[in-house]
This record gives sequence, structure tokens and C-alpha cells, in this order.
Amino acid sequence: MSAALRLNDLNFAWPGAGHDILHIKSLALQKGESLFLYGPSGCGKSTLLAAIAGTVNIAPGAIVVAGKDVGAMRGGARDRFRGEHLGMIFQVFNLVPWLSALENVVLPCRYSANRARRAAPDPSTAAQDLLTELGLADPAVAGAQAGSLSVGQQQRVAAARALIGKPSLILADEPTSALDEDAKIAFVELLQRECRQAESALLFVSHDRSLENHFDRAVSFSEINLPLEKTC
Ligand SMILES: Nc1ncnc2c1ncn2[C@@H]1O[C@H](COP(=O)(O)OP(=O)(O)OP(=O)(O)O)[C@@H](O)[C@H]1O
Repeated sequence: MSAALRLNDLNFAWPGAGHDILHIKSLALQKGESLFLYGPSGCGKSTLLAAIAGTVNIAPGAIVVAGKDVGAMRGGARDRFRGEHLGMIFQVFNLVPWLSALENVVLPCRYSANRARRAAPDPSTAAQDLLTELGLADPAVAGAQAGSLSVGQQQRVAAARALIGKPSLILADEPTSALDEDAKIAFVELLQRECRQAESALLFVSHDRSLENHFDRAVSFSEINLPLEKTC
């Protein structure tokens, strides 16, 4: 199996912080594998996802996604790489509220021709299929403005948007925090099924350990992250 993600001596400090918030020796995630990374609030989980997504600067060699060195890429190349190889689901779903659910799902394909090619047979059909698989088959929902949907519906739209065009890696940052216990588990199972189908690796970070048995592997953030000055 080839690695979807490899971390190697990853160090990162926020400007002015005076110490590393990330100090990770190594971590690997294989193609199609799902990893649940748990740790308390403020320990650096979201910072790690930002580093992997290339939205903060990290040293070359520290993060490799789908065989590409994220830190070695410059701004524009990093944005294109993110659009092509990553799917992201956040606590706040970041949907464009005035676009329809379907238009939101298609969005990543507008920024990456390779991703659009992988969304077979075409991005609109792939988006519709994903919405159907995620329980949003009703045309009234697919056509509704994202801002008018319920939290649970928006979350599934965000998942479909992350999954379209089979990205190498899905980054999920506490996407179930607004849901009740049953809805959380149902969502995580749906997400896992879709990731397996797309062969996308899944890195899911959370402080809520009740979900950990639903993943291939669960790791404590404090086990892999050993800040020089411990913060959590
Ligand atoms: N943009 C930023 N600029 C400076 N410091 C930041 C920034 N974002 C986060 N931090 C700091 O980095 C530390 C880790 O924050 P981070 O959001 O990564 O933690 P977390 O584990 O994801 O927390 P939570 O579970 O509450 O989301 C915190 O001390 C936070 O204040």
C-alpha cells in the first residue's frame, strides 16, 4: 500500500508563540486507511491539519501527501495541489451559503481539472450521486441554497464536497461536534463507507473519543506530538 500521508520531523510554531506547537517525529497514513487522532482542546490538532493542507508554512520534507512534498511547494502550486488531492470537512462547514447544495459539491472540480476528470462520469452527476449516497437525494435539497439547510444536511453536503473526485486524503476537523450521539455515529459510518469507495485516506481529529472504534486506528495526539514545551 502506498502512503497517502507521511510526516517526518514536523516542527511548527505560530509566530510569536516562542515554542513549537507541533513537534512530530513521524506519522504515516496508508492509502484508504482511516485514522482517528484525539486530544484535548488547544493541543494543536487544527494546526496540524492546517500544516498538512499547506495553509501555514512548514519546512520541506516534513509533510508528504500522495508522494508530494507540501513544504517544498510555493503558494500557487500548494493551492492547486490542495484542490486536487485534499478534501476538507470542518466543524464549521464553510459552504458557500448562496450556492445550491449541488453547486457546493461540484466546487472543487472547478478549481482542479484533474479532480474534475476523476469525478466520473462528470462532476454534476458525481455530485448528485454523492448527495444520494449521503441521504440527500431529494432534488429540493440538492437544489436548495446551502445556507437554508439544516446543520446535519450541511454537514453531509460538506462531506460530499470533500469526497468528490476521489482525493488522496480527507481531513476532518471535529465535523460531528454539532450532532447528537446517534447522528454522529451515522455520519462517521457514512463517511467511512464513502472514503473506502473512493480509496481516500481519512484523518479525523476530535476530542470526543466515543467515535474511535469506528476507525482503522486511533492515536492520541500527545503520543505523536512531543512539544519542546508541553502545552497539553
Ligand atoms: N492562527 C493562529 N495564530 C496564532 N496561534 C494560533 C492560531 N491558531 C491556533 N493557534 C494556537 O495554537 C494552539 C493550538 O490550537 P489548535 O486550534 O490547533 O488546537 P486544537 O487542538 O485544534 O483545539 P480545539 O480542539 O479546541 O479545536 C492554541 O494555543 C492556539 O491559540
